Amino acid sequence: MNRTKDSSTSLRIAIQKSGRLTDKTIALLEGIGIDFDNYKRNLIVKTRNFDVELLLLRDDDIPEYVQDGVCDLGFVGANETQETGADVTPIRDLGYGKCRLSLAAPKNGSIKKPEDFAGKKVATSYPNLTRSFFKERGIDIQIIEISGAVEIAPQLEVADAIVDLVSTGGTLRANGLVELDTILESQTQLIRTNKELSPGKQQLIEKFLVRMDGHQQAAQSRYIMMNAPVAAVEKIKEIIPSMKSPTVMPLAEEDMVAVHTVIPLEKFWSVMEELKEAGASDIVMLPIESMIL
Ligand SMILES: Nc1ncnc2c1ncn2[C@@H]1O[C@H](COP(=O)(O)OP(=O)(O)OP(=O)(O)O)[C@@H](O)[C@H]1O
Ligand SMILES: O=P(O)(O)OC[C@H]1O[C@H](OP(=O)(O)OP(=O)(O)O)[C@H](O)[C@@H]1O
Ligand SMILES: [Mg+2]
Repeated sequence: MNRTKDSSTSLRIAIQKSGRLTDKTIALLEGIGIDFDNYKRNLIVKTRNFDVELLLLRDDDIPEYVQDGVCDLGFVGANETQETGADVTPIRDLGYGKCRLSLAAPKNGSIKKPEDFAGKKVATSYPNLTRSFFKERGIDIQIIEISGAVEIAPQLEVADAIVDLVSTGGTLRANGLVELDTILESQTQLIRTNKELSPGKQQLIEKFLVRMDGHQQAAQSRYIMMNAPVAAVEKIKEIIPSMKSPTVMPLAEEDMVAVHTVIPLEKFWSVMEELKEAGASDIVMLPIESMIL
């Protein structure tokens, strides 16, 4: 594969070419200012303003490309990384692509718990994780490896039960299956090769992470502005879980100030009521484009 940039310096990042993770991963990269050519048609996509090129792959293949150092970083689900047992290091949990790898069996059948799987045929696309789950429990099963549409295996009598990914549970219900236990809670992770990297690449990874962390933090934070009597400022400072002390600016109206700060989104509504009680008014919440911590 010809490298489109000097691979000793530019970072090569693997992302899913087309599937559940693609849009969120592309949005994250665009959110940290990485512009690139149309990614829909190409397998390698050059970026214009950051020393990175993207490799678009099937998600199953990403852990091994990163393990082998063909890519330095990869965006992939923990389910795929753990199924392959790839020698890589997850360095960020990204909060999207959430799902779980679970045991399931026919709703009205005799299999109700892991022990009931003994001696049974189990259909799955995740043989390694399935095998180790039952081996750890001393339960002997027969694995039937299927690459997709695993949920129909019991009704076709190809298997007695399954291990497959679940997020809403809709596919299980549609196929008369009930979820019995969870092997792994998964989400998309940023994984890093364990191969030795040049100092230049290590610095690029640090720079990439600063941008990514800032973008993630901004998405989970809001900028708030309010007016308040000077006498209420100390109480307001106690209420707001601010990263650092808020900005306080005098207003034309005597003994009134404007208070600006950044707070975590999930705290906004509880904090707003307390701020009102403390005497704040005209409280406005704004999204944050990005932050550098
Ligand atoms: N309900 C779900 N089913 C499957 N994967 C899910 C689900 N929810 C989240 N994910 C995550 O999305 C990842 C990609 O799922 P997708 O269905 O796009 O994979 P795929 O069909 O194997 O695609 P590819 O062609 O890239 O191999 C999964 O590995 C998992 O980490
Ligand atoms: O709990 P749910 O929300 O129903 O999601 C679970 C289903 O989604 C995935 O299949 P997908 O639709 O990705 O098709 P695939 O198996 O071909 O990847 C997975 O293999 C399950 O079948
Ligand atoms: Mg796949």
